[in-house]
Amino acid sequence: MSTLFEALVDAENPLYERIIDNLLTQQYSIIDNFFDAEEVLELRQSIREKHEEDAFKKAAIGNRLNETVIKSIRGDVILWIDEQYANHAESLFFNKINALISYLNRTCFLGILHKEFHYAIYPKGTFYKRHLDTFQNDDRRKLSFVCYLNDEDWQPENGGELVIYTTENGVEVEHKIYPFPGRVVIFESQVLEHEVKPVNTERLSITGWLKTR
Ligand SMILES: O=C(O)CCC(=O)C(=O)O
Ligand SMILES: [Fe+2]
Repeated sequence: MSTLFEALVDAENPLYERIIDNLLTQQYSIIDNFFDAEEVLELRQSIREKHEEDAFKKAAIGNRLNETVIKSIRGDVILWIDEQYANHAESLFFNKINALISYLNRTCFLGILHKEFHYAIYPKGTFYKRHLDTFQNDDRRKLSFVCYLNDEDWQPENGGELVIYTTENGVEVEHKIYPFPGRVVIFESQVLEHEVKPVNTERLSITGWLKTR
């Protein structure tokens, strides 16, 4: 007879199953309300507090051995989040991420062993030109993860859409994704090129990668 614990571990999670299905069929998944309004509010307060402390750095292109800030490619400022020193909001965030990772590892044998996440702020007028997340000579990045922390009343006119490029029947297709609060986008880091369109209003997010090895 299985224990309650085993029954819970074995249970299928419909949300995670949808993410897996999306990733298998289209290499990306959009999940609205992955974080609820209260969680987004707490995370938004956290990103704003840290920004006020002046903890953010201009984002660089390339890994830490090869850091060159190239404003013509990306204009956001970032702050890496250390899970060891997570505040309340960040702990909520990592609890959800860790639950997803363990589900993916258990059901898809993805072998995610590491993760890295940073806050990102795109000031008005900034963007991130089309790129692949593995250009930073880091082929351990398997899945890219973005979570938007914008205000509840975020409007499409604010710009800052994430555009993901796929190829369907040999034709390139653009998928325009608005950065609505609580929305999460997950996509295959090594496969899908994407960009952040110019923002007209400060744009807030957490971006991260689930990595192998
Ligand atoms: O914020 C987004 O929508 C995507 C950010 C991104 O592509 C990156 O940081 O590599
Ligand atoms: Fe990216």
